[in-house]
Amino acid sequence: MEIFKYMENFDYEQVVFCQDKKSGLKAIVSIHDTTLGPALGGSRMWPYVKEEDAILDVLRLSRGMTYKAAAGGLNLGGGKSVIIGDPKTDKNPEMFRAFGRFIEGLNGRYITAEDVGTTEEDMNNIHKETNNVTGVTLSSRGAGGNPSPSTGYGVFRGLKAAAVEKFGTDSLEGKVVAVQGLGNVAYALCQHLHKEGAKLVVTDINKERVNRVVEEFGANAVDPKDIYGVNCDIFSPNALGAVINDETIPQLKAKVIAGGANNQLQQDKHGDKLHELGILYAPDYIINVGGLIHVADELKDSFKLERVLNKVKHVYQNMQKVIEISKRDQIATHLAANRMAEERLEAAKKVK
Ligand SMILES: NC(=O)C1=CN([C@@H]2O[C@H](COP(=O)(O)OP(=O)(O)OC[C@H]3O[C@@H](n4cnc5c(N)ncnc54)[C@H](O)[C@@H]3O)[C@@H](O)[C@H]2O)C=CC1
Ligand SMILES: O=C(O)CCC(=O)C(=O)O
Repeated sequence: MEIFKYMENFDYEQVVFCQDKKSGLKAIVSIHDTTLGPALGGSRMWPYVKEEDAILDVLRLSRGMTYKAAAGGLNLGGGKSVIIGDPKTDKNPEMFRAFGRFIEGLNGRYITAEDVGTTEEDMNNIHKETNNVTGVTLSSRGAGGNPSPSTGYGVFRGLKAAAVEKFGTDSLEGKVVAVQGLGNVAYALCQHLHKEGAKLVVTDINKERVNRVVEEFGANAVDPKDIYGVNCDIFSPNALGAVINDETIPQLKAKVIAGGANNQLQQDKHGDKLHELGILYAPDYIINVGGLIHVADELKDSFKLERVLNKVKHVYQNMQKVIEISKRDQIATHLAANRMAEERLEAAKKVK
């Protein structure tokens, strides 16, 4: 992979490789754009098979954060980091402290938080070395803890805004929602969906997580490979990215796609294909901004959950705006979302 070429194509500012032999840390920080403020985005720990997979993941994720913050009205830039390793077996506190020292070296240009494979405890270990971390439970500044429930709430609000467009009502009573991935975000989302009377069909590669939602929310479980073809109204991806692709689109029966996973579209052309098929795609970064709103609140004098949730509620209106632009300009929703984000970024660049 030609990293500089990729960076130039999508205008990345900085990519940092971090290695600490003693703790086994191998991490990459990608800072895509700091026009609107410091780059805030979580750290993902994942057993990437090839280094190139990790590089591509962090590059794609960090660019998504620039768009997420811009479209969500936050004064933050886009960044993200990945740690190469299996979160179940390769973690140790020293690894996160070492990572914290690398983040400290970036002098506030990058601020981290949780993502797939990392926890509040990991963030607390990073915090022993730097203040440029959020999603912590111990902090002099005010700790918000794991942002996932706020993310799940925002996804729920965005999903409802998409539902009203497609089904004429935003009530989810009796609607069948197929949920892929049952981690922190999806669990919170399932709570809201269940409370509203939606029927859940779920899957995860982790059996314990499946059992929990089957028992608590009366969900029906299917095999991970079968989730795309489920006869449902709404498909909600909440695991990893690139799940909307050439192989999965022909299997889909849903009229709406709305989930929390970052980078759901494998490529832009897949968003165009959904548009062509009349499937309403709620752009990932528009409806999963709740976590970012949550962790950004920690940067204020004191964290307030009520303030966070009031802001996250507006994901509904933001999703409506995306639909409006999509209809007005006759473009797919992922392009409408990009247009919203790019307009804000361009305006800020002119002032700078
Ligand atoms: N946690 C947060 O606040 C935010 C998370 N996101 C995104 O939402 C997604 C989920 O994040 P979390 O819930 O925090 O992570 P998590 O690690 O708690 O949950 C992910 C779940 O997906 C499952 N999974 C992985 N591969 C799968 C497959 N092929 N089929 C079915 N299940 C699979 C895992 O077993 C796990 O239970 C990620 O894409 C993340 O980047 C986005 C914004 C904020
Ligand atoms: O929710 C978080 O952990 C922080 C923001 C982030 O990394 C994300 O939205 O993907």
